[in-house]
Parts: sequence; structure tokens; C-alpha cells
Amino acid sequence: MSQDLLVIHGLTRRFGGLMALHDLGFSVQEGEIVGLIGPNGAGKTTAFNVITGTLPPSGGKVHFDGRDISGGPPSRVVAHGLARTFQSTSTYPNESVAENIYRGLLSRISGSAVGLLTGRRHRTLSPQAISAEIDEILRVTDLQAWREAAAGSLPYGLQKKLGIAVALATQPRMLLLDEPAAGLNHEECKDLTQLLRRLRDDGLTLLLVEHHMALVMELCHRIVVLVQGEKIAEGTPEYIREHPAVIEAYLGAPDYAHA
Ligand SMILES: Nc1ncnc2c1ncn2[C@@H]1O[C@H](COP(=O)(O)OP(=O)(O)OP(=O)(O)O)[C@@H](O)[C@H]1O
Repeated sequence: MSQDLLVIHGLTRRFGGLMALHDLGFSVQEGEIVGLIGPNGAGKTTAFNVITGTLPPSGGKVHFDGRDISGGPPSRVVAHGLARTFQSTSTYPNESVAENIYRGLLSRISGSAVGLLTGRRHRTLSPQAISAEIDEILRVTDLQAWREAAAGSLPYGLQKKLGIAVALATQPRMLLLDEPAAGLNHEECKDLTQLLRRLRDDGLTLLLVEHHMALVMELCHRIVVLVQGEKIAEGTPEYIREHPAVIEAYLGAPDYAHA
């Protein structure tokens, strides 16, 4: 039986009087792809921000690989092997694709005390080793042809893929993806699905926030549904697709009916 890699318990986050997350609890097993879905404003990005230490929780705990990582900071969370991508593209537009990936590598090479203690990080890598790692990430993400191109010159879909490549450079055990399919055309979406499937097959654990229901239903082993900061359902895609409260709050809404 697989181990729980990420365990969230009683997670709460307030913004003034607004309860953006309330008593959220779920877990993700090693090797699983879990989807976190819900209508706009449900608290999905807030959940990502709290899990990755970008925002402190108002209450509750986040455990990763048995360690309490509640409250971050993000560098410590990454050093433990939990990386994320952002809704918007977050690369350095004037730097090349390879240089952007190098930045991801650097967060690992320069490392933190935590990284050194966990033994998963190296303080130095030779230039050849760095180049080989960049090449490998370019191969996995199928971005080889764009190695020296400025990140900002890439088509939007490839910029989003580069965001995944940079996160992969931190050598995560788990990746949190915030709306990777947003703004992608049909072909780009197919390409992304293939990449995520490859990463899953390579054993990477994924937590995916996404409104593209076809992609979520195809890729995820389990789905957690948030509405107004609270979990209203959790289960397999088949279970979630037929869940009356999920259909009423989200899947049946006209905006999502196409998905
Ligand atoms: N920094 C902040 N300050 C105040 N309110 C915030 C902040 N960040 C998020 N919120 C509020 O918290 C609630 C949850 O927002 P969040 O962005 O987490 O939702 P979401 O499910 O990711 O939505 P979407 O699908 O539109 O990205 C919303 O009401 C939002 O306005």
C-alpha cells in the first residue's frame, strides 16, 4: 500500500472577516494524481499558497513526508521536495529557456540547511552535470528546440510548460500545478495531458487545481471538491461526476458544462 506523502489537517485561512478555507483536510498518496476543483473563489489557490508556505495558515497543519511544514517558508518546503507552478506564467522573459531552468536548479544547488540535512540536495554541481540536467528536463518537457530562446518569446502554451520545467528542476517528489491548462488551445492541452501522464508514469505525485474537467477526469485518481472554502466531496472521478452537490455547486454551472 502506498504511503501518504501530503497530509492536510484542519486547514483554515482567514482574510479579515472572510473565511477563504475552513477546516480543510485531505491527503495525497505517493504516486497519486489528486485534483482540487471548485468554482471561482472556492479557495483552491489559497490552499496551494498555504500548503507551499507562501501564506501562513490561520489554523491547521500540513505534513509532507511525515514532517510538519505548516507555515513554510517556501524555500524550506521546496527543499523538502514539494514544488509548485503558478496560474500565470512566472518565468524570466528576457532569459533563455535554459537559464530559467538553471534558476530552478539553483534553488536546489545553493540549498538550505534542510536540504543538506535531508541529503537530497547537492551544494555544488559541475557545469557538465548542470548542462546534462538541463538537457534532461528539456527532453522530458519536449522543449529541446527552445533551449536558447528567450522565455518571453515562446508561445503561451510553451511558457506554461516552461513553468513546469523550472519546478521539475528542483527535483520535487510532489508537484502542485495551479491551472496548468488555463489559456491553452486544444493542441496545447493535449500536449500538457501527455506531459502530466508521463510525469505520473515516472512516479511523480501531483496535486492539480484545474477548471478543465476533461483533463481532470482523465488524469486524476481522486478529486477533492471545494466550495466556499469547505470540502463538499472527495472521491474517484466517476463518483465526483455523479455527485449531486458537486453538480449543483460546480459541474452543472453553465461555465463548466462544456468540460
Ligand atoms: N490576499 C487576499 N486577500 C483577501 N482576500 C483574498 C486573498 N486571496 C484570496 N482571497 C479571497 O479568498 C477567496 C478564495 O480565493 P482563491 O483565489 O483561493 O479562490 P480559487 O478557488 O483559487 O478561485 P479561482 O478558481 O478563481 O482561481 C476569494 O473570496 C478571494 O477573493
